[in-house]
Amino acid sequence: MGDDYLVRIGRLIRDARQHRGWTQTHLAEALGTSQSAVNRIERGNQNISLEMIARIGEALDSEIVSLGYSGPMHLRVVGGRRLSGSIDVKTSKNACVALLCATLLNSGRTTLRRVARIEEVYRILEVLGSIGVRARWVNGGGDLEIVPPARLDLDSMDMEAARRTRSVIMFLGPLLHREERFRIPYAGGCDLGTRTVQPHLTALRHFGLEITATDGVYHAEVESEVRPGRPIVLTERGDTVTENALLAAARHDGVTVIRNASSNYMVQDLCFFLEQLGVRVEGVGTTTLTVHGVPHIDRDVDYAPSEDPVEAMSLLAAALVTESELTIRRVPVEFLEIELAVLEEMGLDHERSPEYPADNGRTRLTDLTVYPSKLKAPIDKIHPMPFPGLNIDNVPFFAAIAATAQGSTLIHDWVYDNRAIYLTDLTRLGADVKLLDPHRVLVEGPVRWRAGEMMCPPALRPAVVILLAMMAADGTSVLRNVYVINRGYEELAERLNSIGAQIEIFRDI
Ligand SMILES: CC(=O)N[C@H]1[C@@H](OP(=O)(O)OP(=O)(O)OC[C@H]2O[C@@H](n3ccc(=O)[nH]c3=O)[C@H](O)[C@@H]2O)O[C@H](CO)[C@@H](O)[C@@H]1O
Ligand SMILES: C=C(OP(=O)(O)O)C(=O)O
Repeated sequence: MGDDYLVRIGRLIRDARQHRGWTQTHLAEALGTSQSAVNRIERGNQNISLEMIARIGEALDSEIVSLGYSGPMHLRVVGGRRLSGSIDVKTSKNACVALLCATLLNSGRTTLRRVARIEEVYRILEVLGSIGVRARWVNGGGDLEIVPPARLDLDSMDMEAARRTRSVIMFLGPLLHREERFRIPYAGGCDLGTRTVQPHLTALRHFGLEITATDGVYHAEVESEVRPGRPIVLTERGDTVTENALLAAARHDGVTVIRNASSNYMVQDLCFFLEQLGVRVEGVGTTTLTVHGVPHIDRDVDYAPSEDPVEAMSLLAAALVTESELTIRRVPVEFLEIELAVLEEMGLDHERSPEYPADNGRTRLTDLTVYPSKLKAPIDKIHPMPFPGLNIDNVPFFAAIAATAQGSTLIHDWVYDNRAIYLTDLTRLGADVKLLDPHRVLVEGPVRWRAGEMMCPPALRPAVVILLAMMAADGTSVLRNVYVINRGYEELAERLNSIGAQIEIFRDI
């Protein structure tokens, strides 16, 4: 069977590639490999892993080759192992998706450096590809090059991919400058209860955008004479609504003032990127942004989004719950300062290197070494606030950390309707987590973790929290259907294994 099997797979790959009208070089670039490697694979002269077949299937969008990848992915975790060594933080999901949407502002070529290879990015790339935007991975697969077409083909939009992310809502801001009439599906994302889009619609109405929603689709119409006559006051200090207002303001021929703006990390990355496009933004890092728009943007630009504070928090939590000494490199510390201050009060023992700039030249990074720490519960409740508060996406990690601490910790997740509820899944791994109401849980520590088998909760951060608890629990645990984790973390299992975890990936075929 051996060689024959490779030849048959090679033919399937060649057929799928030709069906897409791609050259071997084109496929090689998408995979971050060489043309000669693709040639060997297609001739059956190269041993090929299941993972590679899956990547080829994904790149070629081919059902036949993606067989074996289409089933859900699960994790088998052998817990109770200490982590050690060091690990780098990747770029953030939330900045990367905003920047991908922002490329729609530019007629020129955009190169984004070290874009996180995560499902959320793949979904937005699928949507962009379906409307005619050319995107390809370059420089060994680390960077993304994006070139929009002269005219977008919005009728061909991949609605299924679009529906799986909330980020597609950020198409509204750029598109209102390109089209008078268009439609996008209702925004998806994590299942965290109702997430309003009303603040987006209220903000974008200042630019003439009117939306009617029917049958799961937003129908947008733009009255191009309508222009913001006065400052836009956001009704919520949300991240994506601020980004949408910025994206709309970027190509408005004039000055737009946005008040009650989020100053969070992804918004800052977007502002730095807009500056590269020639759009001046005053007030970055504050809640009032003044945008000097440019009606036509046609520049070849190169931008390096910054590291993900939420991934940094995830790795910090991994070290704490497994009682490990671990160095987390490239931590965007200005977006983790409150978390660190709270953890220090709880007894966190850590060291920070001198700060250095991220590749965007603006964000401050540090290398953080975490030592096994004897933690006690905080005196006050843990609760999020818009930046510069404790990051909303970091709250769930405090549940796992609080479980290892002596005493009771109240966690008040006022933001999301469903998220605190998912934290009670930790009880199945031995933690004492009581749901006081849909927004508040009481965690009693210290825990004695035990292994378990469960489905991933349908929310990114609670899902990772469960994974971390499994890594701390002696014995073998199974976490099923981890798409939601892959939405926001690049090769998390492999990277955790590189610092001492034992996590095996397996799939249903
Ligand atoms: C792609 C992206 O960047 N996603 C992030 C972004 O989503 P995004 O900006 O889309 O978040 P939402 O607009 O859904 O806001 C989250 C929740 O907070 C509530 N809210 C928000 C601000 C406010 O001043 N008052 C208020 O009540 C909203 O009603 C909603 O229930 O921000 C969220 C909150 O930081 C993060 O969890 C997401 O990871
Ligand atoms: C809630 C999150 O993301 P999204 O806005 O993509 O659903 C998250 O990153 O935790």
